[in-house]
Amino acid sequence: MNPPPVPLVVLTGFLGSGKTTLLNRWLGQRGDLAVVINELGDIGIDQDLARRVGAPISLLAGGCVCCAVQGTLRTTLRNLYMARAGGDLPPFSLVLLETTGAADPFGVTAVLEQDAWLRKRFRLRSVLTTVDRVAGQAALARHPEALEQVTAADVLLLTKTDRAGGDQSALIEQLRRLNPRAEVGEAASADAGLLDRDFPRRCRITGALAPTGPLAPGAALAPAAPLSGPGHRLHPAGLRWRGRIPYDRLQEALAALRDSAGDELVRLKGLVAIEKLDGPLLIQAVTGQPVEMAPLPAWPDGDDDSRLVVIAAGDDPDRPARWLADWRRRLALKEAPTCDSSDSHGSHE
Ligand SMILES: Nc1nc2c(ncn2[C@@H]2O[C@H](COP(=O)(O)OP(=O)(O)OP(=O)(O)O)[C@@H](O)[C@H]2O)c(=O)[nH]1
Repeated sequence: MNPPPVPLVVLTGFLGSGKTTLLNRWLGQRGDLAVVINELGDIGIDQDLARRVGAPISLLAGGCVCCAVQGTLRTTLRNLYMARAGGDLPPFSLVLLETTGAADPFGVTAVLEQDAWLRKRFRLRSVLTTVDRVAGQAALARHPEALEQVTAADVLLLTKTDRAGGDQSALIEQLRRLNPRAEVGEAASADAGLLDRDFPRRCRITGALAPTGPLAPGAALAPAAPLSGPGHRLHPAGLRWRGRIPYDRLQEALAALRDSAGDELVRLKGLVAIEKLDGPLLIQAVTGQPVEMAPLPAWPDGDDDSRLVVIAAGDDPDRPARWLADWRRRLALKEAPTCDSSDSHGSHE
């Protein structure tokens, strides 16, 4: 008899809405997870930020699991399953898949439904969607990806409740209209036990879940067509470089980037070598929110190339690469080799 299928939980939510932060908290609470992290750009940073607790972590970089790297997701899940069956990995009881912040979760669930081999071995247990309580309404008004993530959810988890001031009931009402079936809760009080709850599955019915009553100010209608592949209007670019930079020059470069990019810069994250710091400085920004910086004690996996990922919204896919070209010029950076050669991982001068 075949062993029971491994439950799979999809953790989704718009760019910068708090998926990795929540994932890290859950990784600290239970040791029976295998984690798959999907990143939009070629340079992965989230897997470096995921808490090192011995859980197997696989990175799917270079596009969304809902479209560009669907095939890689299949292979990754197969490899995880075979490694577990063969005793090469601890017997994890659940796969937690963190999508990119631009993913259409229905594209992910389709992979499981359409692949006969995977269907027998994995069972989609739930779709959990983080919603930024500060920036959630703006994201829903501007980005169809955010709407897809909300309509696909079994549970909507509000993040950044510590930051949100004023009356937030409009966001909650909007979420209930967009997806009346989903439970709404606060991420801060959701512990890892949520991953064990099963929810009845349903088919994608775009439009049927769209709001039926009047829309909240600034709200947008659910898109009429599935979002996938070329439909994305979120474009990533990444840069790796060698050498330390002074902290004040980093701040100048960040200010210049944010000034020139404006609201089109939806997400920025990086690990940067700074003069007089042993470990990297982690920098993160989300549209309309202050830049967060935190020194990390050490470089993840000994890879001490500085790296920066930016994600732009809009019709021009080359715009983020131009921002990074400007960043490189402004800081007179020496670009690191893009291949994974061992001599690119030496220490900084
Ligand atoms: N104040 C506050 N900040 C938070 C909270 N959750 C996340 N953040 C911050 O929001 C930023 C984005 O958080 P992440 O957890 O990386 O978001 P994400 O959804 O994984 O981001 P992407 O993978 O890039 O889409 C980081 O600077 C976090 O420190 C929260 O509950 N409160």
